[in-house]
Amino acid sequence: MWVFRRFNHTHFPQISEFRLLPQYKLKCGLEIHTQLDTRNKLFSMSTNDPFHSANNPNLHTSFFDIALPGTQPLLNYEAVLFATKLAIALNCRVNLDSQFDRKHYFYGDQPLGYQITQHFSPFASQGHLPLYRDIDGIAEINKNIHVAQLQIEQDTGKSLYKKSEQITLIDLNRSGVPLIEMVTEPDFQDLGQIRAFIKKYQNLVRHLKISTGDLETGAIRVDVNLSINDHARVELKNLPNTSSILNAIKYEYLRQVRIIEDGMANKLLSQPETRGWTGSSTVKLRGKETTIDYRYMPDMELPRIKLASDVVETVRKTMPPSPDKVLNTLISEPYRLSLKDAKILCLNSNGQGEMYNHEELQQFYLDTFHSYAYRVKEGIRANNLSKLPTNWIIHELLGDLNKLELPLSKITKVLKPKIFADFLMLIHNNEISGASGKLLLFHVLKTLKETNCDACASIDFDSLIDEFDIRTINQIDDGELEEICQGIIESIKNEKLINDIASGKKKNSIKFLVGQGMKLSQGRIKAQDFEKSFKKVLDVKW
Ligand SMILES: Nc1ncnc2c1ncn2[C@@H]1O[C@H](COP(=O)(O)OP(=O)(O)OP(=O)(O)O)[C@@H](O)[C@H]1O
Ligand SMILES: [Mg+2]
Ligand SMILES: [Mg+2]
Repeated sequence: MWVFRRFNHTHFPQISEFRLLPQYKLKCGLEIHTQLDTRNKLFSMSTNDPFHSANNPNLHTSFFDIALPGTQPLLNYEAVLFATKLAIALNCRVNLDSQFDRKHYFYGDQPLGYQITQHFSPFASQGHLPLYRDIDGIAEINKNIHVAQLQIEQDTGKSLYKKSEQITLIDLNRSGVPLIEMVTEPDFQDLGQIRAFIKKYQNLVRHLKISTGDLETGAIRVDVNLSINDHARVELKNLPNTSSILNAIKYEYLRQVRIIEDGMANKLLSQPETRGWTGSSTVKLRGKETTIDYRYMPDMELPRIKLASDVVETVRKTMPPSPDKVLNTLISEPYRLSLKDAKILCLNSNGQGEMYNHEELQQFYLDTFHSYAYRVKEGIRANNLSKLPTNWIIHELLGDLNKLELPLSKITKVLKPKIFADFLMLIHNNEISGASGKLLLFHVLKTLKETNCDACASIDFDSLIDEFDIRTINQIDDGELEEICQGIIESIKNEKLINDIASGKKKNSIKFLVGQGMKLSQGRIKAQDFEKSFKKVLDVKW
């Protein structure tokens, strides 16, 4: 008979205030399925576009994709190339002689009656992806996540359940789309590592241009395997996004801890089981008793994938440097960017929208930096060299483009890095003040937008600052400046304040006077010159 036991653990954490309990060690491994962005499907010439064709079910289907008898698979080598790139990026050992196997199970969106995957001899194995505290935000200084294996396989179609009509609709646009299943070792010990790994992996596949890397569209799907204190592992499926992944782990951890505390582990945690995520709890999908026997067998219709011994090295040479390497370059000499700024140039972030992609931004930054650095006179310390490019590209320019809803790619044809470097030189040489520079840059970008970024236009910042009469006055006659300051002091009509500044009672308020001067001169006269002159006029002794 079942006895319902009440739990009265005093400090039992809830999901909202989740923390790991030291006596209950979490152990997690991930299985990540990634859709490859090849032009065609894995074994047919159908277009590989499962996401955009969602409104046109069964549009991209060949006879093979719908499993018409007599049709045979033909391997798409682009998928093999993409898999090789991922294997290299994950530091795997590429198997020069791998093979396809059939994994049998019956389902409506799986018309062959089996999935073609790699079971006995996968494409790559024994890899690792390092995580770092600095770069990835994990709690430890670094942590290596080992990759057990990578296998190439085909995706299934999609089932759409129409409950009211009691029918299931089948869309085979996704059937046969190439996937890579990447399996990690159970190396994860906390949520921070899992979050960091998924983000890093997602960025990696985008960087390699082998997948869109989106969780929302299902281009990346993550299954989590979790166990506590060496009890049986539970596999969690149907986790559509990062927050579901993390919440499902929290829920499942707490559920298992309760079972152990209640002395029920022998009964409930002795056999592996598969659970799904409802959005608020995990539910059992199947246990040991209903484990599917997939009857794996080699696929006789597909020859083994035999790679020449130099293939790996040849592919490696075509690959871009890893994201970690690019980040490290940007935070070192001569750029010396902060990690935060370097990440903006290296990573896809959700906030950037349609305004730029990080690759074109990185290119624009580097080209501008080099053009500017080349012209800056000797003597400037290297860590100052990136100050202007960083402030004016990463902060000012991106902000303006967002405000104007103007994509970076549209302006760089006219506002070339060399011209942007001209602009930086004007600020560097104090030809214009920062405040005027901001207004000028915005004006130029706005004009570009209004003229639809006419490629014939050329931008000459030097003439523009004359046209708008905003060139800084570097050498102003002392007497003339003192007269201006005197005028400001009189116009303020606040004798007490002026006396307090002069006596040193309100030293800081001199900034207010300087501000008035800057406003009056529209930033053309330098703040330091104003301060000096005000002090002289007020006969300041402090
Ligand atoms: N004790 C454990 N605790 C948590 N995770 C574990 C444990 N042992 C293994 N795992 C993880 O379970 C996963 C096993 O995945 P794998 O693809 O090899 O097998 P599977 O899940 O049985 O097969 P399928 O692909 O059909 O789901 C790996 O991510 C591995 O790290
Ligand atoms: Mg698996
Ligand atoms: Mg699994």
